[in-house]
Amino acid sequence: MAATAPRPRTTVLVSSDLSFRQRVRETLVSLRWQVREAAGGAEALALLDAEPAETLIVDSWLPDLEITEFVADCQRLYGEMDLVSLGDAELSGQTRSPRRNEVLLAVRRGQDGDGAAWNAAPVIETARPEAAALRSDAMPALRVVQGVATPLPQASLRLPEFIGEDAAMLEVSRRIRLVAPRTTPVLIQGPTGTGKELVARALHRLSPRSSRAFVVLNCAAIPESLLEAELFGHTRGAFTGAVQGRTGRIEAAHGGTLFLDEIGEMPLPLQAKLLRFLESGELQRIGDNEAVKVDVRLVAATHRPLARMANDGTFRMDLYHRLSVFSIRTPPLAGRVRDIEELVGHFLARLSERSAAKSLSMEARARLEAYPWPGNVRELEHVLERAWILAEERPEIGVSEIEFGEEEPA
Ligand SMILES: Nc1ncnc2c1ncn2[C@@H]1O[C@H](COP(=O)(O)OP(=O)(O)OP(=O)(O)O)[C@@H](O)[C@H]1O
Repeated sequence: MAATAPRPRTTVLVSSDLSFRQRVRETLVSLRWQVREAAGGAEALALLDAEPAETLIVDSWLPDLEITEFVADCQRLYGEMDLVSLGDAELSGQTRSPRRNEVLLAVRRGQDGDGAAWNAAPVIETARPEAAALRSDAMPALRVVQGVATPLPQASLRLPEFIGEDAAMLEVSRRIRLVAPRTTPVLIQGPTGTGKELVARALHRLSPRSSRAFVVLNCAAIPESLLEAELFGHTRGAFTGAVQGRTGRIEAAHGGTLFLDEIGEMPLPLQAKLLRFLESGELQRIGDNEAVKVDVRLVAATHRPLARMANDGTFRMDLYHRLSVFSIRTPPLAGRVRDIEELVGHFLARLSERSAAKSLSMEARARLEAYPWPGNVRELEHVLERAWILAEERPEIGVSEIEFGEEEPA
């Protein structure tokens, strides 16, 4: 009777060091492992989200996430997964199993120098993987890892720059983590001051493009007549006043991320040109016949109802579809009472970095919680800064120091 081949072991290998990954992978693949690789924590989370793995091998630092936060997230979300961390000196003394032995062997072979924690422990060269698989049941201290771990609620995936436990806010972090490693365009929608730019920056920070440029263009801040030149660049003499040639923002973002804020304000003719660029990946500077290939990841934001505008014909429907392949909505602050509390703590802590700490009186807190916050988080930040100044040297901010921007003095 023919023996059934053992199921290959699966791992996600996380390290920003490409050659280290290649060496580790080589050994593991020779031991019949299935290896998926990630250059950073966000990419690893996206891989695990798509398909969990039995083992996670993670380097001692990550280019995008705090290692302790990443490890804690993984432990909470994928409790069954065996986590092997290169930064954990304790590991050398941990329980061995055929599977761990194979990982240790691969990691040792992957390291060019010595001196890593791994070398402190003897690595037993494993027998054929089939034999190891047969023996794995007999390892008492090893959690038997079969089947797929059930992910816990995504709450633990909150990104560090986003304050707030509201479900809509947690969904923002979850979506950022999922889409950041890809090149998919992202449309961020939400009222003013809700953190749309913060989202765009987080998408860039967690992407493989994080070491390249993050270029911002606010479409509402530049006169219509100059917007095209700003975006696409121009040659010398391309139009009156163009005394010098200039690279546009799209080209400036080559290899990185282009953030088009207030995209809803972009004039229709320019929308057509942007769409052409998105479809071809090529642009022409104004006054130039030559096409230039540019690789950018586009992130756009708006506080306007873009879908409705596309239906009304005030925004191009085809561009809307192109931009909104993946969309993220930042929620208004009104109604997120618990988030207000946490945000207040966050901003007061930040203000106290420059002077003695202050707290808020109960009445002042109640006033903040009852306010509708039309300017959202940005407005809260400003109200607290104003109150901080008005409180002078007093350690407690009182209700009389809480002034909302719109209020006229009585
Ligand atoms: N969830 C949050 N946690 C912490 N800070 C936040 C959060 N949301 C927004 N902020 C802060 O509020 C301020 C405004 O955020 P941001 O500029 O990203 O908003 P926006 O939606 O892009 O605004 P606008 O539409 O007016 O351009 C920034 O200082 C940002 O750091």
